[in-house]
Amino acid sequence: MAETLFEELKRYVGFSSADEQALVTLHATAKPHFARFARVFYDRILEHEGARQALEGGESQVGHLRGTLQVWMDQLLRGPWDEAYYALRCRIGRMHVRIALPQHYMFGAMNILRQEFNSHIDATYLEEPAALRAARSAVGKILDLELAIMLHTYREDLLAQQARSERLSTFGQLVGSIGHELRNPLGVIETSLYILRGRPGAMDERTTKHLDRIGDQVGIANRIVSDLLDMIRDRPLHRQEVWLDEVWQEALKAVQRPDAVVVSAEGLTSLPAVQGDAGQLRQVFVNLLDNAVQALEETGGTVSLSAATREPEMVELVLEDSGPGVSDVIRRRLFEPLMTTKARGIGLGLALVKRIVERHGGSIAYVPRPGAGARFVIRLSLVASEETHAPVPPVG
Ligand code: HEM
Repeated sequence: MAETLFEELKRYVGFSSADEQALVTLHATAKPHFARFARVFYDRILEHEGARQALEGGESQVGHLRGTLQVWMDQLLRGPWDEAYYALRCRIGRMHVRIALPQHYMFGAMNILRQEFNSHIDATYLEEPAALRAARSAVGKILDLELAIMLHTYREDLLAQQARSERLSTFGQLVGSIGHELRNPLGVIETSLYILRGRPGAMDERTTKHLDRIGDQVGIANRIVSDLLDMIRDRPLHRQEVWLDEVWQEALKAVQRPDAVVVSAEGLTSLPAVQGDAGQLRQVFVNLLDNAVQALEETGGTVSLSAATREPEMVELVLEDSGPGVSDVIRRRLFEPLMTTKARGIGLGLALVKRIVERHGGSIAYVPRPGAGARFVIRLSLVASEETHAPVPPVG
C-alpha cells in the first residue's frame, strides 16, 4: 500500500518505535505538570498583542483552551501515533486556519511547549543521560511532526484559495461574453410577455399564473446577469447626495417577499445624506434583503434594519434577520465570490455588496447574533472617500 503523508513525515524526521517508547515513559512523569505547561503556554501567548487578538473569547475561551491543550499533550506523549492521530491533528490545524491565525505564530507557540518539556526532561533524567537524550530527541521529533501537520493545513488552505482564484479568472473571461449574449434572449422574452399581457380580452387564471411565473424567473435571470457583469466591470461610482431612506424604500419595492416575512426599519429618516452612488447602494440593500428573505421564505420571520450616525462622520446600518444565521465554516468565506449555500443564485450577491461598500470607503462585517439569525453591520462614510475601510467593531 502507498505510504500515507503521515508515514512519510514520520520517516522524514526519523520517528521510530524507540521514540514512541521514550514518549510513553515520559508521559508518566510529565502528566502531573500538564496543567502548569498549559498555563505557561497561554500566559506567553496573551503577552503578545497580535496573538491575544485571536483569543477574542477572553478568559472563558482561554480556560477552555488550557483544558484542551492538556488533552493534546496527553495524546502527544501517549499515542498511538496512527492515522486517527494524524486526522485529529489536521482537524485542530484547520481550526487555526479557520480563525485566520497567522501561520508564523505556530513556531513560537510550539517552542514554548518544547522548552517546558525539555526543562521537565532535564530535571527528571538528571542521573540518566541516555534516557535524557532519548526523551529530548523523541520530544523534538514529535513536536516537529506537529508543526509539519499544522503547516500542512495552512498549505491546504492556500492551495484551495489558489484554485478558487484560478476558477475566478477563467470565469471572469467567460462571464463577460455569456452575460451579454443572455441579455438578448431575456429581452425578447420580456417583450413577448408584455405583448401577451396587453392583449385584449380576459385571460384565464392559469395563463395569468404562468405568465407571472415567467416574469418572475426572467427577473431572477436578469438579476444574475447584472450581478455577473457588475462583478467583472466595476462600474464607476456616480457620487451624489444620497438619502439612505429613499434608497431603502426603492430596494423594498424591488424585493418580493411573502407576507410571513415582516420587514421593518428604524433610524433611517433621521440620517444625514451620504455621498454615494444611489443605484449601487440600492443594490447593496437589494442583495442583503434578498438573502434575508430567502432565509425566511419557508418559516417566515423578521428582517430589521436599524441605522444611526457614529463618530467620526460615519453612518452605521445593522441589518438583522431571524433566520438560521451563518455557520462558522461559511462565515470566513461569506464575502467571497461563488460562495453559496443556496439552491438559487451563484454566490455573487454578498461579494458584490462588499465590493460596493468598500468602494464607497466603508466596510461590512458579519457579526453573529446571540441565539440565532444573521446580522450584517455596514459602515459608510458621510464624506466621499475611496476604498478606505472603516473598521466594524464587534457588536452584541
Ligand atoms: C502550536 C501550538 C498550538 C497548539 C498545540 C494548539 C492546540 C489547540 C487545540 C488542541 C485546539 C482545539 C480546541 C478544541 O477542540 O476546542 C485549538 C484551538 C484553538 N487555538 Fe490553538 N494551539 C496552538 C497554537 C495556538 C495559538 C498560537 C493561538 C492564538 C494565538 C491559538 C488559538 C486557538 C483558538 C482561538 C482556538 C479555538 C478555535 C475554534 O474554536 O474555532 N492556538 N488549539
